[in-house]
Amino acid sequence: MTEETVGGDQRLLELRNRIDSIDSEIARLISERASCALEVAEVKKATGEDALYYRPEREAQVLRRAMERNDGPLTDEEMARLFREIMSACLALEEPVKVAYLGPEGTFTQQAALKHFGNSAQSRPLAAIDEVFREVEAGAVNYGVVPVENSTEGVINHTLDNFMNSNLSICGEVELRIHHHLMISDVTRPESITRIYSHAQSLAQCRKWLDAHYPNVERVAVSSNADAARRVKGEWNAAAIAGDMAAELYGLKVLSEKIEDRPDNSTRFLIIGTQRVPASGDDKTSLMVSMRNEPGALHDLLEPFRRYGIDLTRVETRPSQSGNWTYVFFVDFKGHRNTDDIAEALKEVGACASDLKVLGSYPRGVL
Ligand SMILES: C=C(O[C@@H]1C=C(C(=O)O)C=C[C@H]1O)C(=O)O
Repeated sequence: MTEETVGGDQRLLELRNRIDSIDSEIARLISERASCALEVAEVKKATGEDALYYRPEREAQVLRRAMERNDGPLTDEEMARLFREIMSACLALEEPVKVAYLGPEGTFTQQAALKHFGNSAQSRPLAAIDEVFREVEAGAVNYGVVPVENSTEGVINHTLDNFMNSNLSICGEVELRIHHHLMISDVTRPESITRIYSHAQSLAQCRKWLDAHYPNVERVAVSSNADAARRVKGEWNAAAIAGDMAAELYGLKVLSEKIEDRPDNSTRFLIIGTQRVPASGDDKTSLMVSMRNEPGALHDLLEPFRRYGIDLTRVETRPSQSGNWTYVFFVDFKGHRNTDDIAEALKEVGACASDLKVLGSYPRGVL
């Protein structure tokens, strides 16, 4: 053994001892934090039967603070992810939060639910977006997670349409970078692939890559990426396009990684619930508005936002379900409904709209 290795071993031992004592300190502080959360639960319980344990605005502030005070070497996102899990465990001590998401297991929506609520939430996959709405309405779960728009493919109509017949509010949003992989099972022969399964959205997000690499292969749209992965399990001539979670869940082998056409491909998900969320300091508001079917209606809707300097982030139009060629507008903007300017603008829009519903003000996605 050289002198150098002896010196190296000694240094390693010292560093590990230091890490051990830091870990003890972290563990003690986490327990202290958890005890505080339990006391918070007592205070909340004293407010009555339907005490709200999960507080989206507070969680957003805790995560933002974790990022702001971080000086490295971990990235801000890594630091916030660690705090996300600590909070998730603390909240579970108060009252485990129950979340339904668009399943099956292994979908990007499950990944979004985990990213938003952490691993200590009790999550349940449901087969359709309507079912997620129904289960939250029925009180079987506290919150639901549904996709609402993709940066490559645009809006998920089904989610918007559900708001037309629902009293649920939006309590939060979460954005996820979407990476698609081409995956096969251990019985698949890569040179004999004649069929590729995926959700229609994912096939569309990889259209150019598929045109270039598998121009003559049949593309089969199925109900989810996880379903695509499941089907491939026993097929020697098929592949699936899905994400990491599905590959892991079904034990598939990734043949080509990150095949989405746009490298910044992301999906935005909504957290739906029954709670009216206070301002967090950096919020968004979503509206659903019907205008009278007459000239200048869209101008009347948008003009107050311009006058009050409100930053619109999205305007979508959907056919209304009450008559042909009438429309409902979904409008998102920065800010909280409790702010004076926004409250004024909403009053003015409400005066010229035939129907206006604030779907919710909620913290902007942190992670
Ligand atoms: C502790 C609280 O309850 C929950 C847990 C939080 C936490 O661990 O920091 C934050 C918000 C709530 O979802 C609180 O409201 O402060």
